[in-house]
Amino acid sequence: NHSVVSTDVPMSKRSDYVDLCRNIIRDMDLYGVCVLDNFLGYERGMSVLNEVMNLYSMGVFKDGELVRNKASNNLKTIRGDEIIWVDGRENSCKHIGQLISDVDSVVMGSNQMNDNGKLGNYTINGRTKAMVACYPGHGSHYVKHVDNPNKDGRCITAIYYLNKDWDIKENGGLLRIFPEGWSDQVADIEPLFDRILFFWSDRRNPHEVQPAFKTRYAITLWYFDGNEKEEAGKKFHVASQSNICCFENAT
Ligand SMILES: O=C(O)CCC(=O)Nc1cc2ccccc2cn1
Ligand SMILES: [Mn+2]
Repeated sequence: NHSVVSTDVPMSKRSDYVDLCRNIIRDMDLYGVCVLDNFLGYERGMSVLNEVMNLYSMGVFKDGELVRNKASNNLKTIRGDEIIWVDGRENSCKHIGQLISDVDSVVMGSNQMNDNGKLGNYTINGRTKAMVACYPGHGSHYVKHVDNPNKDGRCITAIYYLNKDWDIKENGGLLRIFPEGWSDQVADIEPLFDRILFFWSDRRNPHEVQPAFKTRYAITLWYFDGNEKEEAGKKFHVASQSNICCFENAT
């Protein structure tokens, strides 16, 4: 039941733009997690999926890093994902680029729109490039982790899912978030086509990807809080500056 979304209207001009932003603000303030379905609409979602599948078929994805498993002291994959960083201006990534600017619109819109002018009291002034990820589907998973455990500046994780006809029982690949403070509650998010998910990147949201048995695609953006990022810059060199973009006229 895809909402009919006219494809050529820029996000910030869409009639439901304000509602989307209010939706994000409310859910992020209440739960620290927000899920929106039918984010781009069917056609544009399919255009993004086709670009991702073309990239994958070109074999340009790299394995997520391997980490030594202390317990059994052997090299164990804790991440089954294969990734590629995309800034959206590449020739073969036009639609991914459009997705990125639409996510920027709702994140920046929500950051300005809140009554006290901030989303979660952050001043978002930049983001990473888009990390396009594929779980090849032979039980590949991602162990429970926190995206930003040590204040590196990232405040919001935005994940856009591209998986059509996904049957969670057959295909697995569930994203399970363990929101801090909700002792026995978990947030189970299916990686469904044209679904976008936002959550606070810090210790409030440990999460895992359960083993996937079908190819599972997702595009992730991390948004920076200007103050935390500046503090981090003083403490330690942020790993790879190459995948970081700053908004030109950041307020
Ligand atoms: O695909 C999903 O549902 C989420 C997967 C996920 O958590 N990916 C992920 C990927 C990461 C890559 C580099 C550094 C930190 C990272 C943290 N999380
Ligand atoms: Mn993560």
